[in-house]
Amino acid sequence: MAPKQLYWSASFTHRDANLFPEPTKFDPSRFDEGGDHTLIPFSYVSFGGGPRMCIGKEFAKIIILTFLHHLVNRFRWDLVIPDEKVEYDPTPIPVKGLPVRVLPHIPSVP
Ligand code: HEM
Repeated sequence: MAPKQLYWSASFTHRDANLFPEPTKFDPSRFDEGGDHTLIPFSYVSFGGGPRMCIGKEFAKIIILTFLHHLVNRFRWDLVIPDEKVEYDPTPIPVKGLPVRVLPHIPSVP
């Protein structure tokens, strides 16, 4: 008899409406600490969990936060293909590589 295999995917857990109501809605408040939303342990697992959890988690979050801060404040950016298809293998991969058009903000006149 062939051995049974169990396959688990973080991205499917993250889109489980039992864990995250309206999972595709952009709602950063769902991660607020002390609010109405209490995250169930091991439900948000982008960096894994337990003793082998990603050692670069906090470093990666600071780098991403800094990058997004500059991208949002200094540039205007548009998706080149707004309705680009995303495939899951098992992580989400935009089929065309998610090209964006980045333009500097026009400086405001004092
Ligand atoms: C967005 C960025 C990142 C994501 C999503 C990510 C995600 C992950 C995940 C899912 C694991 C496996 C955890 C587990 O098995 O439970 C892992 C392990 C690991 N990550 Fe990251 N990671 C990121 C950035 C980084 C950075 C910047 C570093 C180093 C500077 C790093 C170093 C490591 C190492 C060394 C492990 C192996 C830990 C071990 O096996 O004990 N990662 N990461």
